[in-house]
Amino acid sequence: MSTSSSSRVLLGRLPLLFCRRRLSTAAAAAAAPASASASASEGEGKKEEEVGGGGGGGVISMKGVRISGRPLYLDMQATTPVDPRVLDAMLPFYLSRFGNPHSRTHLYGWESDAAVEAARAQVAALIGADPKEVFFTSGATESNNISVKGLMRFHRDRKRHVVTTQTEHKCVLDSCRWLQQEGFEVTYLPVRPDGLVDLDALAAAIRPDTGLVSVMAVNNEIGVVQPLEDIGCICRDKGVPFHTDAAQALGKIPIDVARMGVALMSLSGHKIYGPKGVGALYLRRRPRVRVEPQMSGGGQERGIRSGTVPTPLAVGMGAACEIAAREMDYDNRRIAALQARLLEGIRSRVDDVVVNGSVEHRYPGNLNLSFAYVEGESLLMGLKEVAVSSGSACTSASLEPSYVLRALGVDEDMAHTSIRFGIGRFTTEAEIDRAVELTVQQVRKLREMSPLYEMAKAGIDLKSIQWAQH
Ligand SMILES: Cc1ncc(COP(=O)(O)O)c(C=O)c1O
Ligand code: FES
Repeated sequence: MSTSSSSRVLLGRLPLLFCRRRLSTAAAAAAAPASASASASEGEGKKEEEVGGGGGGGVISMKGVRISGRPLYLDMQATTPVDPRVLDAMLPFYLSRFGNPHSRTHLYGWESDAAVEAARAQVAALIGADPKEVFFTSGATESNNISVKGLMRFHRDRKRHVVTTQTEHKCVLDSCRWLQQEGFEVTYLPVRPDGLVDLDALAAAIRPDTGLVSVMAVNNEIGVVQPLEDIGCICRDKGVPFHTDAAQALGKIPIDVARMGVALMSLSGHKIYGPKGVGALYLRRRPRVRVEPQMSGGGQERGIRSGTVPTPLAVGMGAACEIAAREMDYDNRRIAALQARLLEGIRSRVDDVVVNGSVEHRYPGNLNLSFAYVEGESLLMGLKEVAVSSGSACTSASLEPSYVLRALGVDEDMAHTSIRFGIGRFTTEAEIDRAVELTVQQVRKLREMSPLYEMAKAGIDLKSIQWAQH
């Protein structure tokens, strides 16, 4: 064993710092502020002492965690609040104008139908499409399923291969797995360390029997923006349809389906201050993209997606798109300034903070950071006053840390300490300052307890240490 003397002294403390899913509850509890003490051993089945709280003071207890007041919300990639203007547009379609948009025989149907068509035009306008190319669905998950499985199944006799990336959303990856079970082949391209796809590798992966290239526009975990135009160009040259999951891109970056050479695009309502449970699928008309529908039924949405279109949700998504078209530049300037404030605020006060994914090719509302020498679950537990997301295994059903960070080559320890801060239209400077304060406090506190941090600061190369095996 070649462990240095200082590291040997510190070995006894290590189990506290490396939880690997719920092992470090002691460290987590120690790290949590008194007002937000939490214990992972209190399972989800624990009876809630007090739930609710609609804002302001009081203690909220949920999932075994006690929090004073509602946490400030910095998880805009998970979902966004509905813009009050969107809700205003939706409400009449729940109340007086409740008709089925497919009823052809009376005013109730006609006015709902007109509202759905107006919403379709609003969605289309935000992506440079013709309204006839937009189909309402239940969300980006469904749109991705139709795009990946529906397109390949339609062309099953001639096309047997899909090209995608390792950092796609689970609904694309899982759709690809289904196709593999049906005998299709899938190439999952690795990404570069900055999270972007390598265009040469992409071009090289396309074969004569490739029926689809699917690359997401903006990554949900790390916010990197893929070079859509370049990918579209490659696909056009090779005659392969290009699908992009734009759930995190719609209303955040300018989108023009023609310029980007996109044949299919998946969109979601609830990421753009619209309602949950609605999304859209863009299907190019010229040259026409054909898919096998997933749903059999009344043939609504021109047979692509049977089922009554939920008028209030479609109207909400349309209104959200129209507001985004008007306010995207303003929102982005504000959000970029808030991101800089958050990053500089943290970096000026703690060292060894790494931004995961390209800083340059990034939607600024997503800031994914790793804090070296800090154990992820303890950090999250200490940050219960801030609603953020983490790429660490302790927050997911799997035992692996984020597959997206792993695909970037982020090493396991750094992947375990990642936090995604999601900034949005309604985020304030005061919220950012509070998040900086709490993050800095927690990181410092945990590093004070960290033998690894002590060793690194003493100049010991942690990678050269061979840890004792018990
Ligand atoms: C990139 C991406 N694709 C797809 C989805 C799924 O969207 P929806 O909730 O509308 O089904 C999400 C949302 O988590 C996402 O971020
Ligand atoms: S498993 Fe919890 S941070 Fe690693």
